[in-house]
Amino acid sequence: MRSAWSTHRIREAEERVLAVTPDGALMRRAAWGIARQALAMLRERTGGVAGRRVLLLVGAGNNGGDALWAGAFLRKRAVAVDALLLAPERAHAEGLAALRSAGGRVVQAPTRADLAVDGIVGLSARGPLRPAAAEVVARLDAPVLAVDLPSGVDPDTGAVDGPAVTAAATVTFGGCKPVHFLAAERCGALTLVDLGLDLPDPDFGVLDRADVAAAWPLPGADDDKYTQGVVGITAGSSTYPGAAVLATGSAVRATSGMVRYAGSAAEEVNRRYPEVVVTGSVGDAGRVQAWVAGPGMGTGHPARDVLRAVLEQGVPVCVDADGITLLAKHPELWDARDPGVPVLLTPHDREFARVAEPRGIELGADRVAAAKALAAELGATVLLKGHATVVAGPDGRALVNPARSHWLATAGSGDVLSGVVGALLAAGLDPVLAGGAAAFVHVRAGELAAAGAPTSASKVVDAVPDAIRDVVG
Ligand SMILES: NC(=O)C1=CN([C@@H]2O[C@H](COP(=O)(O)OP(=O)(O)OC[C@H]3O[C@@H](n4cnc5c(N)ncnc54)[C@H](OP(=O)(O)O)[C@@H]3O)[C@@H](O)[C@H]2O)[C@@H](O)CC1
Ligand SMILES: [K+]
Repeated sequence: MRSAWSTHRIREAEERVLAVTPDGALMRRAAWGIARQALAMLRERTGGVAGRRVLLLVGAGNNGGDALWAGAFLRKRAVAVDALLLAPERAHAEGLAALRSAGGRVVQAPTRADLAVDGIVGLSARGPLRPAAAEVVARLDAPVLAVDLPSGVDPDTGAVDGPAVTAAATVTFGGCKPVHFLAAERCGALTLVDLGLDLPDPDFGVLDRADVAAAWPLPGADDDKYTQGVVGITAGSSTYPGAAVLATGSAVRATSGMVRYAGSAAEEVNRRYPEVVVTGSVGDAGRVQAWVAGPGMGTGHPARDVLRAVLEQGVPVCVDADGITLLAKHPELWDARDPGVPVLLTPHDREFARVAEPRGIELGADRVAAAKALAAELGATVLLKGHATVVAGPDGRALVNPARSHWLATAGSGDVLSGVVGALLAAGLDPVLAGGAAAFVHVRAGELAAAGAPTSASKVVDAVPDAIRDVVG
């Protein structure tokens, strides 16, 4: 698992190391990491390094200092290095001296380059690129290697509010920052240079394939259809059976245990998935180890009563879509649950706001903080859908699943996710892990279903087994 720390935590840890390290040593270590990456990119893109041209974009602080030192190292490999100083009077003095004495040039306008190094701003970034930097970046035609993070993107939230760098690669130092996962597409390939920092618990973790594989429940020799966890789905309606078919189908594809469906779309669900045990109501459904409630179930009183019946059963529940709207409209529904049993909400932004705003929690640029605050307030796990999915538990733990493509922005995609979450909750996974692993497999299923062209939620359902095979295989 990779981890991310907000900038103030990284700074505190850096200061402890700086206090016991010779002056400039950390910066030179950071800069050497950038120079190595720059050499690799030059080699890969141009077939060599000597005589290739690198343009440094140098801002007012230590981020620019890193770039200047990296330029000095590149000069030793016979790379031609030009530095464009965006705040000449505040450029890092030692870095500039090192670059000059290594034969680098200071230029007044961007020059032709095989690679640009973005040392405009790093940990101290606030807001988008300022006009002078924005103009230079807009005119670049070389690929960009970002120092620490792409300038113009908020380091702690990944928010982009105007002009910003999109990097082909980023080299960061000490520990990853939230931007690297919340705006992964702006960062390109990420490399971490170790600075020996002693870091506290991270702000959030990022599951990798091996983590999801280790967590994914696989049937063992002693398992039968019941022991793997039975998933119950209550979703859809006779008028809108689609959500029921998608959520149930996705649970069927995500587990080899049993799936039950309770609701008025029973006939359609059974026609599409004969292996599902269907019934008209939650009360008649028989025992399950987790419920998924909400997609397409409506927001009227009958649906409210169904949701209450589900929450009263004392098993983990994934509440999605209309179920979330019902919880916002009828906060007393929370009283129906046993507080010791996990509830996992899977809102998109508007659903999140419906539940959070009456409780004084705003969904601003800091999506991780908002999800954590709502999870703590509700005593529930919150999976906030979005470009990067955030899963926050009531105990302060959080996971982020960065998006790798946009194909999942399709109708019914959320119903598919809730079915996978239900399968994992029924297998007994911790809800934060269940949310994170489901989001990971959902993204993979979306990629496989799309294969580079628009797809549909039904295809994503069908791709769930391939996604699981790809992850656990
Ligand atoms: N600490 C360490 O040990 C190590 C640190 N290291 C490196 O130091 C970096 C942090 O350096 P830092 O703190 O000097 O600030 P940095 O990010 O360069 O910003 C400089 C100034 O830019 C300005 N500015 C703000 N927003 C802006 C915008 N949108 N567009 C344009 N300009 C903007 C703002 O000044 P203002 O103009 O507002 O007065 C700000 O003060 C870190 O990311 C890493 O690369 C590594 O060497 C490892 C060891
Ligand atoms: K930067």
